[in-house]
Amino acid sequence: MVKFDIISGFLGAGKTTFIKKILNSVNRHEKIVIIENEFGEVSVDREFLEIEGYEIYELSNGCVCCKLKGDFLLTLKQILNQKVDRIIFEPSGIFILSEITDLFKDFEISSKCFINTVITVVDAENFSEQIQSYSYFFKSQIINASTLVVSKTKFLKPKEVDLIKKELRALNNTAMILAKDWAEIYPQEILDLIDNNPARTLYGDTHSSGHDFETLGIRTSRVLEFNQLKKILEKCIEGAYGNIIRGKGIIKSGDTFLEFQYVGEHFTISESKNATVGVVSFIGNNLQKVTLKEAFL
Ligand SMILES: Nc1nc2c(ncn2[C@@H]2O[C@H](COP(=O)(O)OP(=O)(O)OP(=O)(O)O)[C@@H](O)[C@H]2O)c(=O)[nH]1
Repeated sequence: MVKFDIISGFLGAGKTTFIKKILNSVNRHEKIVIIENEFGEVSVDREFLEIEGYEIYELSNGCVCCKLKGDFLLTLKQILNQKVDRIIFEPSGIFILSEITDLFKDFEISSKCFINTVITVVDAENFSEQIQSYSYFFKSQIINASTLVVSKTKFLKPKEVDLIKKELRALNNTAMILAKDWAEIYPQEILDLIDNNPARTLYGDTHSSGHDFETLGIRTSRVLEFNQLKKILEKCIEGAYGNIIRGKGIIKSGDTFLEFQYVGEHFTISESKNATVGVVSFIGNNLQKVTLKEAFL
């Protein structure tokens, strides 16, 4: 039977970063296929998952728990017709975990593949804001996890991390909770996480409350200097382009490319070594799409 590992978590929690850690830990002889579901119109994560030798399937511009359900079923069936040992699935940040149960009711899928584990990445830095404002998605992801991996702990005091752990435990009293600096997680620990923490029965509403988020995704050849990009992202924090919850992208800058990550009013800009194209993606509410587009085109 093919293992199907779900790496869930709210927008920008650190799912892709954690998948990279998994790929660096697993047995290289395993045939692994990755399915990326991005809510935004364009897929940026492929550019970030620069570990070679893995097949990546992308489903963008919607969520596989609703709009892309049919595409997801077809993709899964296509993958299961090949020789594969493990599928790692990164749902969009606003995926309703319990909806996956429906997909596994399909005999062609359930006879070949089983949900091996559900890891939910929880963003420590943005925890309070996200659990309050997006509690529907957030709590469903926490309640249904077999493992809760807390990210960005280094930005908080140990006492604050302990409080988050307590809140997580109150929502899910059986999941293993891992809340330490990711640089200190060993490959063996990751292997134990994925293969020794079986998924539990997923529950919750089987119909989502609606993904009322707006998106803007563009491919661009615009060249920006570091400071120009920084200014745009500062304006995002000020609310000049609406309420941006998540932004990410790659922008040409001189002879190189810059990668930016924007999550809950924090952003980073770094050099991107492998990028070859400019692409940006934003998710939020009341997006000022025209001005935001102008900034990047
Ligand atoms: N310092 C630190 N940064 C982290 C950690 N986890 C994630 N990040 C950063 O958080 C940002 C978002 O991480 P991603 O892995 O892209 O998050 P994601 O959940 O895949 O995002 P979406 O798929 O867009 O929802 C990136 O800048 C990461 O480098 C962590 O544990 N520590």
